[in-house]
Amino acid sequence: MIKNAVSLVTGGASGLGRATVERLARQGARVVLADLSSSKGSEVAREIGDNVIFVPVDVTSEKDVQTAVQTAKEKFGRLDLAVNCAGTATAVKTYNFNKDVAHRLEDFTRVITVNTIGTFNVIRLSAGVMGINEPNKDGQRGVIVNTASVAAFDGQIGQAAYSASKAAVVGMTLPIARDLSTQGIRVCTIAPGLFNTPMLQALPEKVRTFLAKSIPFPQRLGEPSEYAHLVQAIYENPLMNGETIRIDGALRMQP
Ligand SMILES: NC(=O)C1=CN([C@@H]2O[C@H](COP(=O)(O)OP(=O)(O)OC[C@H]3O[C@@H](n4cnc5c(N)ncnc54)[C@H](O)[C@@H]3O)[C@@H](O)[C@H]2O)C=CC1
Ligand SMILES: C[C@]12CC(=O)[C@H]3[C@@H](CCC4=CC(=O)CC[C@@]43C)[C@@H]1CC[C@@H]2C(=O)C=O
Repeated sequence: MIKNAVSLVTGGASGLGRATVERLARQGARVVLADLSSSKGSEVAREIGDNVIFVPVDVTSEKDVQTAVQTAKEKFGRLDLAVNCAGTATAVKTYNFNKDVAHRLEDFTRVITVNTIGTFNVIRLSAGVMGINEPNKDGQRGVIVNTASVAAFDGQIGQAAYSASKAAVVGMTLPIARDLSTQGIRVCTIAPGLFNTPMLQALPEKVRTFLAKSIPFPQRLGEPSEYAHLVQAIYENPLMNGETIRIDGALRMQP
């Protein structure tokens, strides 16, 4: 059960990550909120309560992520759950024929570095700390939840980098679950559809309404709390492993 579980949530200062930190803390879990030093992580942690500690982390940095997992161990004694929410996006066509310019390689690399390599960095270092936990009756020592996107499956125009970064997260879910199975660590990925977070709030209201109408049911943007609910369900269901779960109201993104 989630009560007393020690968790690490990356991207915890905003959107889906923040809602996850709030839910976990409300349910009695202890949380290391990891986000960029430029984020509102410190205020968010203070607002949520004493069982949340902010650690400034860039998920692409080995040193930062080591510090975050060690903080969980030193302050709370262990690490039971790691949730990867940190992510970034870009919207650029592979080649802009009007301007005669190609997608910048730096932009493609940045999205892959944060979304794919950052996620893997958190997984591998969290696994090391979870692996020394005393196993429960089922032999379980920890749970890792990643965040992909429905763009991993139905990538739209301009999403080559973003879709590739998220498809890689989907692709590594099963092999990592297999790698970590010997230590009793489960790994699942959530593929959200369209959620009402700052990432989407950047879009004009008209576009958001149009996007919401494209969702079969319920015809609205997802609430971050609904994502957080699924994180808890994955943590509490011992058979959930190696799987990517779409949470999207049956949305299939158009080109
Ligand atoms: N909002 C949506 O509709 C969807 C979001 N997603 C994914 O869900 C995840 C969370 O997205 P939102 O909450 O909407 O975005 P958001 O922009 O509200 O939050 C993302 C958080 O990640 C942090 N972050 C970015 N780069 C980081 C880095 N290098 N190291 C540490 N933290 C970093 C940001 O500071 C921010 O607090 C992302 O991976 C996103 O791609 C997937 C599908 C849909
Ligand atoms: C996150 C997602 C895909 C995107 O890349 C865009 C985002 C809405 C706001 C955006 C505006 C931009 O100019 C850059 C792209 C993006 C960040 C989209 C909301 C949901 C999309 C997603 O992941 C769906 O699964």
